[in-house]
Amino acid sequence: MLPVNEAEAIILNEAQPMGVSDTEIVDLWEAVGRVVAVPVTSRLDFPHWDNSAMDGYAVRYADVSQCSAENPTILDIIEEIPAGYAPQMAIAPRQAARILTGSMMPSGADTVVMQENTRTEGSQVYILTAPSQLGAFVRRQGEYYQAGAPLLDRGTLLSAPEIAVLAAAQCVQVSVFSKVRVAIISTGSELVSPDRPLQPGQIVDSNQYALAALIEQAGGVPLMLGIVPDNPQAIREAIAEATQIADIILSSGGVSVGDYDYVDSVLADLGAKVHFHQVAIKPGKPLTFATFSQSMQPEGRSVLYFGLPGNPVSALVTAWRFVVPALKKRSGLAAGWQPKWAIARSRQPLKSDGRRETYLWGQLIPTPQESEFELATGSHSSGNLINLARTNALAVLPVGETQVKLGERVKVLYF
Ligand SMILES: Nc1nc2c(c(=O)[nH]1)N[C@H]1C(S)=C(S)[C@@H](COP(=O)(O)OP(=O)(O)OC[C@H]3O[C@@H](n4cnc5c(N)ncnc54)[C@H](O)[C@@H]3O)O[C@H]1N2
Ligand code: MOO
Ligand SMILES: [Mg+2]
Repeated sequence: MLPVNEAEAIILNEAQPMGVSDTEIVDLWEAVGRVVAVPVTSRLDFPHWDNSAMDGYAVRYADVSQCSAENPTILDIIEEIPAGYAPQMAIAPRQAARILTGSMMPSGADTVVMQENTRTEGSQVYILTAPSQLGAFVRRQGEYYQAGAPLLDRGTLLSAPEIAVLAAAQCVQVSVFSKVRVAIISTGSELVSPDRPLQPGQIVDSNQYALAALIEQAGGVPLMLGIVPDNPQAIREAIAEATQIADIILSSGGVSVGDYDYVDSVLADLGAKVHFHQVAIKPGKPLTFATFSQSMQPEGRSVLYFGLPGNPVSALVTAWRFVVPALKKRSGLAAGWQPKWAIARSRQPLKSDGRRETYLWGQLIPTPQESEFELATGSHSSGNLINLARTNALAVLPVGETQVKLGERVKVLYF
């Protein structure tokens, strides 16, 4: 059985990122969740022009640098500049313009005095406090960003803040990597889809839906290929079809040592390179990982194949631990594709047989002091899907560690 970290290294080494041939142009309002493929720059400076940070008066620093309440400077107000209005007049010595927050600075002025430090009489303003410095309360053109500089790098995930930056830069279209297509196959003659009546001996193919949901949430496109009975020819056809339409293939079931576990022999038959058959992980031991070197995959990338165990918890735990990071790395993300780890104090004692790296499901609960881990109640059998609900984290007991006492710290994979 391969140690978990070695299995992870093999998988991530094969998960080559999308390349420049896998890009598409999307409209800004459809870009959330996508990954930037070509670095974005803007032809605009930010701010676009000098503007005022305060409601007050645009003045020449030289006129007001020595003033005080006892010795105010009196300036003629020659123009009012509300937001959105382009100033028409230049400020000459002994002149000022009324200016509002965000408004364009008039030429000739170089400083803003807050209105709290002034009083007006008719068309004159009395400056009662000298500004702290030349340029006070002026947001200078290009202070935040100069046109042409890198704005968003390749591999950036587009979430709300990045979409805001693109909108402000008038980038109404953006070049992103194509989404990773993930084929999902459920093997098992005992399986039926959720909308069918259950006959004796049958169970619902819940893995198909669990994995499709996980792939969607991770930014991939799930291709739900449905149920394939435990028949080598049927499994072979399903996998062969999947290699033509997907970047990653997930099957669940049929990878253990049973008489009807055909996946491994079919993979070998289809010319896949099987990297490993078993991992020292609990649940998830019979995880199979293979690659198909496909001519139709640009830049020589291979199609990744994960033969997940059939047990619903095993399928999800191995998908959280191995498939999601590989999918995110494949998606072109420059960062943030690695598994997310935390240290939390366990609210319950945790047990393991110590033979495999053991993943116990439950909830990571942030608290003002230190995060805590709440173990899911009920059976931790890998067939028990029910107490998997509300799981957002897995406590990890490494090989050789058989217990974590109540209140002790434990390493947690969270998602
Ligand atoms: N003698 C041994 N038996 C088993 C071993 C072993 O080492 N020696 N490994 C056990 C472990 S660990 C696991 S995990 C399972 C994995 O077996 P398979 O990957 O071959 O999965 P199946 O046998 O096809 O199914 C296992 C279990 O999960 C249910 N299942 C299957 N597909 C789905 C699905 N799409 N949705 C929901 N549930 C599914 C299936 O009905 C079985 O109950 O092998 C152990 N055995
Ligand atoms: O690996 Mo299995 O998932 O322990 O039951
Ligand atoms: Mg089996």
